[in-house]
Amino acid sequence: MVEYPALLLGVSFLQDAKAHHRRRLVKRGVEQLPGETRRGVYELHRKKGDYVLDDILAPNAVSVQVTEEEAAMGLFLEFSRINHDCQPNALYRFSPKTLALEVFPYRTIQPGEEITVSYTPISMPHNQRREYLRQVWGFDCSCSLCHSTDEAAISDSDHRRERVGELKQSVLQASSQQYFENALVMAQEWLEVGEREGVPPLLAEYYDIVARLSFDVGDLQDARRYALLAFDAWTKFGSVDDTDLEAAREYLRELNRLGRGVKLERQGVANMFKDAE
Ligand SMILES: C[S@@+](CC[C@H](N)C(=O)[O-])C[C@H]1O[C@@H](n2cnc3c(N)ncnc32)[C@H](O)[C@@H]1O
Repeated sequence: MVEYPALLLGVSFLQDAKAHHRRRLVKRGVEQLPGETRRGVYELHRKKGDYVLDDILAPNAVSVQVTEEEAAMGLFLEFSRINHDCQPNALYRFSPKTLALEVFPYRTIQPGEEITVSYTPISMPHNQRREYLRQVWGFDCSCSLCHSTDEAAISDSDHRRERVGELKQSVLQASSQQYFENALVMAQEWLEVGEREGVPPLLAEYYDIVARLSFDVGDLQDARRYALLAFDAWTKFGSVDDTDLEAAREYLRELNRLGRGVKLERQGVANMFKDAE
């Protein structure tokens, strides 16, 4: 699912503007939307407070990073219908290039099954997550994990998520700290633990990382295999932002150029480039 924001409000504007000024400008913005979009915004009104648009934005606007420095709150009409679940079946990502919000399934979602996402970072532990949902989103989570009386299941889930967070962090740091061999082992564990918890990494991203790590340890064959998997996976997403797809295509091309006429077994990255020249 791909959609564009009905409204995108800079966080600095929301924080800095005086309340009456902010409300006036937001209202004026909404009044200028095309009729169908404007009606869609007002249809999100549930809780009756003093300010209709505040009531609409508070439980529905989602935080997105527009540039490295600029965060914004985006109101996406379809996305606003999606509930939170601590064991979600989908994840979302925002493209600062196209301003699209894309929802991807973690696994096959059956017809009639509700699509859910996590409103919290996935590695956040259970108690912290509940507190965050209360404080930031203003609701008590009613998902099945939160209703579970099985303490062991909740604690196992917390451990897996903590491990997923650690592994992801370590794997992403591997390139700068040069522990590629270990990172490949950790990447495999990241995938396994993530799958067991039902929150595997986005496969296109994962394949891309493993391709680059394989290259770094001098395994050109695996680098190409995973780069191809990454390229296929980005193609299947039908992403409206072609940045990742183009990067994957270019990386594959680079590996193919390197592969031609260069006999490589397992050797260091520096050697690989020297031999290829
Ligand atoms: C973005 S809206 C989701 C769609 C909304 N349920 C609707 O009917 O339009 C967010 C609001 O949905 C409710 N909600 C979402 N996930 C929930 C959950 N796991 N437990 C309880 N309420 C939830 C909360 O009231 C929250 O403020």
